[in-house]
Amino acid sequence: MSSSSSSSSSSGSSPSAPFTLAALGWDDSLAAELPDGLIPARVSRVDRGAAEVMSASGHLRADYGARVRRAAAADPVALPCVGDWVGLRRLAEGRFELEELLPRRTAFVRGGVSRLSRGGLSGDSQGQVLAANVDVVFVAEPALHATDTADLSRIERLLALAWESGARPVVLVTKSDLIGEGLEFLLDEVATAAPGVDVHPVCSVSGEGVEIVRSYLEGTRTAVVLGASGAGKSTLVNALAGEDVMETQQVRAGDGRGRHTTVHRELIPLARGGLIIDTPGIRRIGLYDMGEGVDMVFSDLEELAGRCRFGDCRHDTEPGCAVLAAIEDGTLPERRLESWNKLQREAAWMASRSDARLRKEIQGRWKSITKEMRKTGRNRP
Ligand SMILES: Nc1nc2c(ncn2[C@@H]2O[C@H](COP(=O)(O)OP(=O)(O)OP(=O)(O)O)[C@@H](O)[C@H]2O)c(=O)[nH]1
Ligand SMILES: [Zn+2]
Repeated sequence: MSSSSSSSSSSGSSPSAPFTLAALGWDDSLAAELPDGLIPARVSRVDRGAAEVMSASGHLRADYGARVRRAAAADPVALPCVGDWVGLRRLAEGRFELEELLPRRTAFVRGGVSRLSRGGLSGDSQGQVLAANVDVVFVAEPALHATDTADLSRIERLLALAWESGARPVVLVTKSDLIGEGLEFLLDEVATAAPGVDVHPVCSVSGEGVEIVRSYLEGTRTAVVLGASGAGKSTLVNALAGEDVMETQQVRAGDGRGRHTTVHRELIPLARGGLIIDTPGIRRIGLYDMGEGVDMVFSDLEELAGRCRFGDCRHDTEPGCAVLAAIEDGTLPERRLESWNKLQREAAWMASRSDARLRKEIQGRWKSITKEMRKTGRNRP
């Protein structure tokens, strides 16, 4: 029986020590956004209509106040999510209400996101924010998954999502112990799929590479780990935490609760600094509105395409095509061109399904929601 899981991932149930706000990433600019009289806290997890938060007085549970509920009903993007900074009000009976959502610096939105100039976000009406205020995105892809080596196109997809969020992407080739001799070759291949992005091998079992991962979390930086189910995300989070804070597949294997071990997104403060968000494995990644993210992932191809003889070169059979020339001389893997074409088609298709005017209108929505919420908050008697 493996039911004696040492997991304390349902942090609400464990007695909790108070947190130093600064260690959670609180700073002056956030403080300036907090309306008077509210208690600052950071969301560690959301759970149907309520949030678990970390505050100077430890873990608290906070129900959503009326304004938050109204705003979220009008636009799901306004729903609090893991990583959010919020303002709480203490009610007479000792309960806490989540009254204010502070502006997000970065955010992952499922169903489409584009970054606005500063702190603002936009999403389509189906948008759901997966994580907010993240500095680093670890894209976790196992060196070996069943019998397949790292899936380069999955890395490219996750990278597009990562770039789009406004955070810094880093690729981690997890379970590096499983591939032996072939590791160097695999790392080179992964690097071609991730121009401009650091790539590191990690083995959470032996601890190899874990300190490099930690170095991205210096100070109070917040990271999120994205990847398929079984990529080793929870095992890595446990290795970083130095204790079992997340359940992993082995622990859960016997109790028949399905293949996905991690069901909640959870923000975990690490004893040695920094915070990390474990996420359930991502099955499908929508590329709606991801044009910019895709461009970043294929910056090497964009650069080559700029040197094609024809401005509208489709890199198919055209003479003077710099992309085809690079494939010809072996500097560009052909797979990259195929992947680029595919993701571009997909992004264009997704975009064509949405009404351009509607999307434009939605663009300013996040900002106005925040403003509106603040205004009504300050006018309260
Ligand atoms: N050999 C080896 N196995 C590992 C490593 N890291 C994780 N595993 C194993 O891979 C399996 C999946 O790991 P998890 O950490 O549960 O994967 P996950 O990405 O969190 O999965 P979900 O929670 O379902 O999204 C477990 O059986 C781990 O023990 C590693 O570095 N090397
Ligand atoms: Zn061309």
